[in-house]
Amino acid sequence: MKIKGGNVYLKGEIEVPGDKSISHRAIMIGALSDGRTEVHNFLLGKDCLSTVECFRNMGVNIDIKKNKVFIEGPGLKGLKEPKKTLNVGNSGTTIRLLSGILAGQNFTSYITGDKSIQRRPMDRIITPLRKMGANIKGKDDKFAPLEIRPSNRLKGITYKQPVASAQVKSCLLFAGLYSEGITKVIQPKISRDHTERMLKYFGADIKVTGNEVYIKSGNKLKGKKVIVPGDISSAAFFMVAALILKGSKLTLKNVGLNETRTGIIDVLKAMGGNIKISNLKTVNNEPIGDIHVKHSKLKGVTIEGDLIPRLIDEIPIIAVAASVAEGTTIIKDASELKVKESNRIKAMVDELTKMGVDIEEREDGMIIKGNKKLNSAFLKTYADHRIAMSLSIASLYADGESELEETDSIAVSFPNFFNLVDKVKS
Ligand SMILES: O=C(O)C1=C[C@@H](OP(=O)(O)O)[C@@H](O)[C@H](O)C1
Ligand SMILES: C=C(OP(=O)(O)O)C(=O)O
Repeated sequence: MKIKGGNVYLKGEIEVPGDKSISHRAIMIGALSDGRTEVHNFLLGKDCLSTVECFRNMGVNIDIKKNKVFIEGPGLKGLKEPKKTLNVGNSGTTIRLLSGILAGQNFTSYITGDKSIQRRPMDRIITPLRKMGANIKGKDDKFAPLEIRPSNRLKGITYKQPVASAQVKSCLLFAGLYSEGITKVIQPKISRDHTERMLKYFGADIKVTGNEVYIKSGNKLKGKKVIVPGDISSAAFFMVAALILKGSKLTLKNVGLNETRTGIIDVLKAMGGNIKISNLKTVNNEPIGDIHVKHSKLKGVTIEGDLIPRLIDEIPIIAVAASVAEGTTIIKDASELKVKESNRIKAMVDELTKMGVDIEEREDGMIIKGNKKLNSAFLKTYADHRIAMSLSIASLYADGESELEETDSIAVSFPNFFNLVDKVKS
């Protein structure tokens, strides 16, 4: 796709699609509940549709009408043996969370995904699930495809996570629904807590104190209505675009503002971004509100430590903001970026270098010396939705016409991305 940049700005009001993390969890928790779950503003991205397909293949009745989803929950013990290998496509969230559920079933299942999924580490779930008594195997004990056989009985463990990961935490909490005793997860840094919030909302016996989460089996889950907030990770592309494109003034309506996800707002404000929040409210245990963004002069910052899990998926677009900011931005403690859909550190360093940015790759992040100008270029996307969207925004800023190798990958998390860009672009 070709993108013309320079003299472009964004004006108006948009609503980004539903949150990907929350959409996945609504399907999974709805499918483990008794009775009907109704999901509004469900993200119709490929990743979440992969989750739907996996549960349909285990006999769960799921009906999709526009962006509303109706799940006839068969209860905690109601899943049926899948007739074929479950396929998660490109979705790390699906494979890791689902494995925790499958570890507790009395049937055998096989799960795989696309090329990128087969390269992503699965030992991070295999190791703790085995400690709980699960019968799980992976390729070389590290990768998908995974094979999960019934085990005699899972038992709750205390697991100290070596790296902050909401996917691993959620996997273990789901397995905890099927385990004897208490399952306790200790987080080195607090990661997104949508699973904890939604399990509680559906009636699970779950407690959070500081960075520790406890779950006890025994409670039934009851079907509920879930309204999915707009995805702050999708809103991030528009926030950065509005900040860097001169003359922009944009409102993003009904965006999820859960503290475990708002690191992007904290960082962009620290960079000097004019960002205001209004209409704050709570919807099914999740805070939401409207975000107002105006073009601003940005300056470099350091991003590290506890902030990293609160903005992990936003680092590629933060790199774009840093590229046009004044001064140096340092991003560290972010080596998790190397095991996402692509190696997101290397991808952003290589592509922004082509656009003329002074950017250096580090083992756990990058150092970016901001420069007002970006050149147009031919850009690779690594079949990674977040790289493709970040480079699309960089291309809107750059002088001249850039070309992106592909943009189909964007459909995994934000199918109407370009429609919304066109809606507010002048
Ligand atoms: O739990 C989730 O929904 C997610 C957790 C994060 O991954 P990790 O748990 O691997 O950090 C994030 O990068 C991913 O996009 C979605
Ligand atoms: C890392 C991501 O997703 P997942 O791990 O579910 O593939 C993402 O959406 O940026």
